[in-house]
Amino acid sequence: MRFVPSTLKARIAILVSILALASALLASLAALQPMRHQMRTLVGNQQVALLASTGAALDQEIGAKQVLLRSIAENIAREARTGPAGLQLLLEQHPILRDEFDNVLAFDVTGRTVANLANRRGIGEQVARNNTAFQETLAMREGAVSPPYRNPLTGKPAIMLTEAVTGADGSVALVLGGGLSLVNAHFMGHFLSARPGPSAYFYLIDQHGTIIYHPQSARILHNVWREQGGVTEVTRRALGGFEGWTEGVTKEGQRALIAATHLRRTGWTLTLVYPVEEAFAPLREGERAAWLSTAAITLLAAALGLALIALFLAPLKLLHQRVEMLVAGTADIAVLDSARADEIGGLSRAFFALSRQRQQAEQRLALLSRTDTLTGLNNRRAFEAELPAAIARARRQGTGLALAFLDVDYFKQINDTHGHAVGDRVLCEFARRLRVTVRQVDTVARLAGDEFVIIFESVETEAAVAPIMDKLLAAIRVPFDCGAQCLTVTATVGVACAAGAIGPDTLLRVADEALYAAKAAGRDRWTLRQAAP
Ligand SMILES: Nc1nc2c(ncn2[C@@H]2O[C@H](COP(=O)(O)OP(=O)(O)OP(=O)(O)O)[C@@H](O)[C@H]2O)c(=O)[nH]1
Repeated sequence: MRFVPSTLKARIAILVSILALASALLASLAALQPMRHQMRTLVGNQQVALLASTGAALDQEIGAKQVLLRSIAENIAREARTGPAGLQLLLEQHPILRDEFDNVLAFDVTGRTVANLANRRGIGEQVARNNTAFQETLAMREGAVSPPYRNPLTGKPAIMLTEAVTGADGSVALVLGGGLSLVNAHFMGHFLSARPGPSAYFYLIDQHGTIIYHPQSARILHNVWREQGGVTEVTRRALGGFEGWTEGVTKEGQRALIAATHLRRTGWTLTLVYPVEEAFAPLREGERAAWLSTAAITLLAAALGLALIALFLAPLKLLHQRVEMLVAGTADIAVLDSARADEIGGLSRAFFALSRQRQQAEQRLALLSRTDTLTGLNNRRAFEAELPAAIARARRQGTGLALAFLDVDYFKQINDTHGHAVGDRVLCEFARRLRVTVRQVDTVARLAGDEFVIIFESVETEAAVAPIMDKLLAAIRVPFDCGAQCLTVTATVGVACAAGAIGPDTLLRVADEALYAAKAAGRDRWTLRQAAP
């Protein structure tokens, strides 16, 4: 079923609400889209900056450890301590070594341990021969960083920093090795403290893809290329040299903001994984707040719009009420003559003009319905309305009134002799003479054919009536100019006088009787009868 609101106000209100909502939605989308992009870029760049500083700090830390190891190596070379006891003592005399390394060892050129800071019992064991860093230092006579390996003594993943101790002839006499456990918090402290969020994490892999550090410690020493499921797209790119941030999927299938950088000193790849949910949480919060404020503003705007619509349509409602009042007859059309300058004012004035036209037409019709079309005098209808009103006025004023009933003598003969048109002209002229002979206030009417009546207010005695009747009959006797010929016309009048209260029918009947009597007496005369209730 189709819902169509019945009122114009409801339709406009619904339309305005839909428009406000749609425009707010579009405006918000248009504003949020670039903002979302900028915010993501901002968050991504922030993570890159954080990663770069963490990488630099880690790089620096390895560098510092290398410097420390080198200074110890130089110390050994300077003091020419090559004997196991002297070396062990020297290492133990530097407590900083315990702070910076998990263990520091000295190896002879065969890889046999000649000093072991953490465990004297390990002295004499052959542990370094296969260590890549040991071999590199031996060959290059300079410090190196080993790939991650499993410590044969502790079984734990570790890396080793090595430094050459050169003898007087410049050849490598000993190799110092500083071991760092990869599950040791003091080496990875930077990673843990610098995390941008609780579910964010760093991981570190070497150039070959061997995992040096990962929060899932079981994955340390695994190679990402050979792990189950293979290498992720982002790691592949990072190992290929990519630095920066991107949005990708972790091995666990989680969408994350992933940033990668490379450590300058070791070439390792440091990666920051920051789950999208958490990384962009402030962005989502901001968007939620923006949507909420948009919704609030839209609601306010819609409410204001509705209030304004109600305000703007109020004059229309008023106009409707006024038209209904006019229909009910409880108001005058003047209420529609609005001074408003707007469309509603125009509509009201148009109604006013229409109503005025109708009123004037009604007035014309009313006048026509009360006028005798031939003579222009009042007709019988008007007379029948006017006589009771005149009687009532006379009663109110305590005066009497007279009613004259006139009949043209032998009018039928005029018609028959001169034609109906001449008869009409006689009637018109007769009426005119009656009109001009009596006072303005006296009511002259044609009842039918050649019968006329005149109501004389405040005239009640024969003395008052007589001069009027004489004057009337004299005026009628003046020959009528009817074009080709002049006609002598006379009239007979019956007058009824009433001094007090009288009924209109009685008054008319008495006047008719008086007329009858006058006719009987020979016409062209008047007779008066007093009417009594
Ligand atoms: N020309 C004309 N004649 C009319 C009109 N109305 C009525 N008549 C005629 O007026 C005549 C009136 O005749 P009667 O009532 O006999 O009156 P009368 O001839 O004057 O006779 P008395 O009244 O006895 O003198 C009739 O012949 C009507 O046809 C009208 O509007 N125009």
